[in-house]
Formats: sequence, C-alpha cells, structure tokens
Amino acid sequence: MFSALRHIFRAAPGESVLLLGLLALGGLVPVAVLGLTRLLVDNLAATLGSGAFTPALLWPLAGLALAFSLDFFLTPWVAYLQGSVNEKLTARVHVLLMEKVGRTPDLTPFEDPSFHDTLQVLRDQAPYQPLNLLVFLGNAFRGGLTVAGVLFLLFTLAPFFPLLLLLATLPQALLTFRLQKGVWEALLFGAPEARRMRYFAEVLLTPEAAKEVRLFGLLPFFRGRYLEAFQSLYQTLRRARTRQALGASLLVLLSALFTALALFLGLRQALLGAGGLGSLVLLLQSVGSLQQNLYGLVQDAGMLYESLLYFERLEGFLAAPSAVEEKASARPVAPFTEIRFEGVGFCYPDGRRALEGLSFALRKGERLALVGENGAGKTTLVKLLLRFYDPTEGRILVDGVDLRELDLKAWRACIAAVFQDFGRYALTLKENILLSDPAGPHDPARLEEAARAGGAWELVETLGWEALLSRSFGGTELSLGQWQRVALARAFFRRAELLVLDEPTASLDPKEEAHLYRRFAELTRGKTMLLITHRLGSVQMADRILVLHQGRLVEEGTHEALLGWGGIYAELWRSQAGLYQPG
Ligand SMILES: Nc1ncnc2c1ncn2[C@@H]1O[C@H](COP(=O)(O)OP(=O)(O)OP(=O)(O)O)[C@@H](O)[C@H]1O
Repeated sequence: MFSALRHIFRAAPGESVLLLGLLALGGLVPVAVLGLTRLLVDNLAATLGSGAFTPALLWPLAGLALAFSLDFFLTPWVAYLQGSVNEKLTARVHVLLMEKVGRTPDLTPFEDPSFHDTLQVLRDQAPYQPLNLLVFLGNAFRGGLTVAGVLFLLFTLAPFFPLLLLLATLPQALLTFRLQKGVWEALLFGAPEARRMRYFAEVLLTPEAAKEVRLFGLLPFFRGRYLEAFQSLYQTLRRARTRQALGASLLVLLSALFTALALFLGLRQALLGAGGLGSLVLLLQSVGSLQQNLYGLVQDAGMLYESLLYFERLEGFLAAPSAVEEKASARPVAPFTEIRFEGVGFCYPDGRRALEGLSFALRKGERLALVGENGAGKTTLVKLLLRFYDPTEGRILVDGVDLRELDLKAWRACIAAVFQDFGRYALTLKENILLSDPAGPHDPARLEEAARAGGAWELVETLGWEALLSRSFGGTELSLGQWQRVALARAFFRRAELLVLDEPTASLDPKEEAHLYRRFAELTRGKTMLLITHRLGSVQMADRILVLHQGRLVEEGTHEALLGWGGIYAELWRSQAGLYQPG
C-alpha cells in the first residue's frame, strides 16, 4: 500500500494532494445530507402547521442545496485530476520498467521465462492498473469516510444498528478479497499463455513474417495456435471468476438477513416512540446509503487489492538483483595491452554448454578471426568478452585483472561492435549512426568519416542525413545490406580500442564486401579487432585465426599455417573454395 502511494505521489505530487482533498470532501457529502435531513425533518415536525419559514428550516435547507451542488461540482474535477494523475503514473511505471531492464548489465534475465511473464503482465496492465489504483483507492477512501460517518450517525440512534449492518457486509468483504487474489494469481499463472497469444497475434499483425505468412498461407495455423492458448487461459480465469461470483451470491443471503433484522428493530423502536421523526427518516435513509456504500466499498476494496498486488509485483521486479554484479569498488579501465581467456567455460542458464576450456590471448593491435561451424560458440565468446554474461568456469583477464573487477561501463566504452542481429532503429540516418556515441561530439566530418568507413556514404548522398529510416513511421525503408552498412558506420563512429565484428558482411554484396576488407588495415589502424565470419576468403587478412569446434578451441594459427595443418579449417576452406571452382 505504502509503495503504491509513494508511486502516486512521486508521479504527481500536487495533483494527488488536491485529489485526496476533493475525495475527502466528496466522502463527507452523503453524511452531511443525512445529518441535515434529520435536522430538517425534526425542525419541520416542531413547526408543522404554523406555515412560517423559520431560520431553523431555512438553514438546513440551504445546507442541503449546498451539499447537492458540491457533489455535482466535485465530480468533473475529481475525474480531471484522476485522469491527469493516471497519465503521469502510467508513464512513471513505463519509465521505471525501461530503466530497470535497460540498466540490467547482462542478458541473463532474457533467458528466464518468468522474467518475460512478469514483464508482460506489468506492461500489459500498466495502462489500467495505475488508474484502477487511483479510482478504487479514491472510491474506497471516499466510501470509507461516508460509511464511517453514517455508522456514527446510526450509533447515535442505537449502538446495535452499526453492528448489525457491519455483520451484513463484512463476510462479503473478506470473501471478495480472497477471491480477487485468486483471479489475479490465475492471470499471472496464465501469463505464459498470454505471452504466447501475443506472439501468435504479432506474427500475423507485424511485417516481419508477412511474406512467409502469405506465401505459405499461415493465417489458419497461427490463428489456431492463438485460439488454443486463449482457450487454456480463458478456462483458468473462468474457474477463478466463477468461484468469486458464486461465493459473493451466497453471501448476499446472509447480508439480506442482517439488514432485515436491523430494519425490523428500527421500526419497532420508532413504534415504541423512541427518538423523533427525524431519527426514523435517518435510519431508513442510512440503511439504503450503507447498503450501497458498503457494497461499493467491498467491490472497490477488492479491485484495489488487485492493484496493490500489481504494485507489489512491480516493486519485486524493480528490486530483483542482476546476475552480473557491478562492483562498487570497480577498477578503472586503462588502454589494454592484452586480453586473456583462461580456461573459460560457459553454460547458458538453461544448462546448455556453449564453451569449454577456452584459453587464448588477444594482444593490442592484433586482428584476430574466429571461425567455426554453426553453434560452435563464437557469438557466445563475444557475449562473455562484452560481459553480457560472466563465464561459468575460468576467467577473462584484461592486463592481468579479472573482467569482473573492472568498471563495466568504462570497459564497454572501449568496445565497438556490429552484432549478427544489429539494430535497425526507426530514427534518422544520422541518428542511426551517432547512436554508438550519443553524447557526441557529432561534427559533420566525424559523421562523414564513419559513413564512408561503413560504406553508407552513398546512402547519405542519396537520402540525406535527416532521412527517416522506417516505413511504418512514414520514412524510407532500407535493404538488409544497406542496414548492415549503417550498422558498420555506427561501429566505426564509436571511438573504441576494440572492434568486434560478428558476421559484419553477411548481407553485403560481394563488391562492397571486397571493398571493405581491402580497406580493413586502414579502417582498423590502432585498434584491436575480433572478427567472426563464415566467409573464409575474408579471414586471410587476420593476423591469427582461432577455430572453434563444439565450444572448444581446436586450431590456432595463420591462414597458411592452418591450411598446412590439414584440420577443420583446411576442410572448411576446401569446401568453400569448391563452391567457386567450375565443375
Ligand atoms: N541464449 C541461449 N540459451 C541457450 N543456449 C544458447 C543460447 N544462445 C546460444 N546457445 C547455444 O550455444 C551454442 C553456441 O551458440 P553461438 O551462438 O555462440 O554459436 P555460433 O558459433 O556463434 O553460431 P553461428 O555460426 O550459427 O552464429 C549453440 O549450441 C546454441 O544453441
């Protein structure tokens, strides 16, 4: 509760306080109406037949008129403030999620299905759970004040009235609380299905798979998968909701019984002549008002509970520790002379082994190529070097210091990379390049140098720096090879000591690829480079080649030495060279 309130106040401090004030005022209006009605009726009974409008009648009447108009006046302003606080609160929740996920230094959470599930639920419900919290918290607060005020008025008639009416509603309140929890848990429990539903819908609704969907006629397949997941989630939710509705209906009987008893006792008291006429009117009105307000309160409290659970879940998610620890006393990073892998092994969180007993050194200024079949562990090695994961065995030393001891941000600042699945951002061409160093400086000469290095200068000349690279936002769409040039330019724009290129030319045409590799010596002057590629023609320019096979380092040497060795590299080379031989 406290954490949810903290979020509300942090999101919109002034508006939340104002909202609370208006709600309190709104909560007291029905109590004032009841009290004034009683006064009016009692005073009317005393002056009945005189025909005179005495101040004793006019004051309560004016009070009533004021109370009714206050109620009308408050409604739009409460809605205004609720809307405004909700927008700010929703944005705050999204920013907190983005910050948490964006600041997590490693990729481990993405391996965990429960991380995706929780994130999905938190994102899906972000547009309405904060609003629910506000509305139901507001209603519960206002309803609570009304109920307390009415109970107090009833208490002045006889102490057993409030007691009976509480008995009529309390069990229902408790049951609603318990069952609401069931619905929420079912929703969370059902989250993997919800995530699958979203995925199957996205396959059909987004452009990524649009070509295959049409060519292979995949609509029935993915629609079917979507409906299967929906049925499974729906059954779980329906069971929980049925239990809730049945339980609440049964308790209505109990509630009716106690209310009837209270009414009977009230009438009996009036018949026996205890209290004035105003007291009888107060009792009759209070029963209706209490019924309505208490039932509303119970409903609101149940919904409020669900929202509070949402915020509890959000807090847990935000507080979850990361697998890659950033040391408070991290060592600063100086330009390195050697990176050494020492008996490095790695298993992914699902237990899959990707690397084993890997030992080698990468020296400053060296151009090292990594080759190996699909799944040999090349990309995993890069992920460890960038500390997206920590090795599960052995260590990586930078000039003798364990990578885990180094300041992570400063370490990453030394590295530029083109990943296999490089980013394609719906931003301008210029922004797509300068993203590798968003803090700048972004002088035109530096940008041009990077664009030329990556082979993207032609694009700049044709489209212009400010061209928006996204069809869905009304801009231009690039071909995959053009996107790869932009990704290369981005990597070259970063002032980095170490350049990591994972299949950097996979989508380039042969002319551009050859052009790039011919200029490599110039482009990587003064830098250390790690190149992963299946195109063995291009690794000849590397100073040294490492061959990985099933996660192990099996061969190491220059192109000529490895060819002479006659091992896996020579075999890969021969099979690739064979593709270009006639016959
Ligand atoms: N996130 C992951 N979770 C579990 N296993 C993974 C994950 N990523 C990769 N692997 C497994 O680790 C092994 C090494 O994968 P890696 O991506 O490093 O290979 P690679 O040599 O880069 O392959 P390719 O040439 O196809 O890019 C593979 O068996 C792969 O299935």
